Amino acid sequence: MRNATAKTLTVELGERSYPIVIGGGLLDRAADYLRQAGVPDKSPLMIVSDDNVAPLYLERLESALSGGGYRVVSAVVPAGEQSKSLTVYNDLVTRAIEAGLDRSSAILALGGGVVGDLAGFVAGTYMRGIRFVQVPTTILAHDSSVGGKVAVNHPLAKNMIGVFHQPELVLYDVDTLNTLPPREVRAGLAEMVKHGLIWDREFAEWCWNNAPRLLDLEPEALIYGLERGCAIKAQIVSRDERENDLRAILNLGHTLGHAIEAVAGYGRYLHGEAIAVGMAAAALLGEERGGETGLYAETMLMLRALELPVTLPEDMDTEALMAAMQRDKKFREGRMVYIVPSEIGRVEIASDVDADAVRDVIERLKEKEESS
Ligand SMILES: NC(=O)c1ccc[n+]([C@@H]2O[C@H](COP(=O)([O-])OP(=O)(O)OC[C@H]3O[C@@H](n4cnc5c(N)ncnc54)[C@H](O)[C@@H]3O)[C@@H](O)[C@H]2O)c1
Ligand SMILES: O=C(O)C(=O)C[C@@H](O)[C@H](O)[C@H](O)COP(=O)(O)O
Ligand SMILES: [Zn+2]
Repeated sequence: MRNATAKTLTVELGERSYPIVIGGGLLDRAADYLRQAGVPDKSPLMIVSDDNVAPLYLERLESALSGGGYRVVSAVVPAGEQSKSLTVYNDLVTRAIEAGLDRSSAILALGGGVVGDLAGFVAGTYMRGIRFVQVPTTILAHDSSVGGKVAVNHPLAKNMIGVFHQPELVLYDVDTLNTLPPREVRAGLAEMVKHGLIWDREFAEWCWNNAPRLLDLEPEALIYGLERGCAIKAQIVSRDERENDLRAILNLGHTLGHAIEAVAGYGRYLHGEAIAVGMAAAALLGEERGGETGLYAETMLMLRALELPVTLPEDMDTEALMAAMQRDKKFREGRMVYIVPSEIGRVEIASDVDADAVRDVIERLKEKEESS
């Protein structure tokens, strides 16, 4: 993917608008992009990465930035969902204080959604908020790096402790994706097809038809998928930054998905895997509520084409999942809100879903595993 020409999209948020630059070879040009985005070079920057990504890309980013006149310190956290914790957050704040980060400093997240959410939460709270730059290295992070939701987990619920803090820049070097393990490729494609399922039937069908190319990381297909996914997300965030209404649709599959992650124990399911099961459940619920015929079957075919899980193990405790879902951030004034598809490419924000209908769908997803 080395010679891909960079494409720039914009998240339109008035004075806080920012570019998403997608292309090959961008890490080496990071200093120029940071300068264009207005990141000053008199105060130290802190790069946060994880112990899988750092050996692959940290030195390149550090030398690109220091060669371009920035002072850089780095902090490497253990890879995986467990690092989205208050303990690791506190370690990073300590590192930032010791390294002398001030209110003109920026924090850069070099990695996937875990590093992005964690480093972003540090940036959003350190000295009440300093600049933040996303340097995503996973497919899934086409979603997580855009939109400014940053958080760590509580043992009882995902993303429970966080803020909205938009980055100054998303610098998406697609060359880094070549080293992604296949399971992470599949998990990332779940959020890509989600953007089609909530907003754009044509894009959902494109993901389905191009599943083998996406799974093989074929550059042309992958870059198109990432650009379209980012563009849909940017459009939604620009219209409703703080999830007062429309933005909730980005949560398709997440009410159950987050519950699966918490109940199974963080890290057992990858985020994308859990939300794939959640999207299968949502489609079944949608069809039962009068959605278009074939909605569930077609959604299953799309998810299966991307080699994503669509069933639950028999021993997953339904009541534990129901209890975890009550802690969702969409639970308000005693009512659970679900994102329910009515057709491929269209969803409704429903606050009238009966809890027993959800229990029934969960049970049926378990039965499906037996019969498949
Ligand atoms: N803030 C948001 O809007 C948002 C959106 C979606 C997901 N998320 C969050 O994102 C997280 C999941 O993100 P993720 O799937 O990117 O997980 P991740 O950050 O854990 O990365 C996945 C794995 O791949 C490794 N890795 C990353 N880049 C690599 C590369 N280029 N080469 C080789 N290995 C690499 C990582 O070390 C990790 O082991 C979850 O915590 C989820 O809640 C947030
Ligand atoms: O950006 C959003 O809004 C999303 O809902 C995107 C999701 O893919 C993402 O997993 C997000 O972190 C979930 O947010 P939460 O508010 O349900 O924790
Ligand atoms: Zn998600």
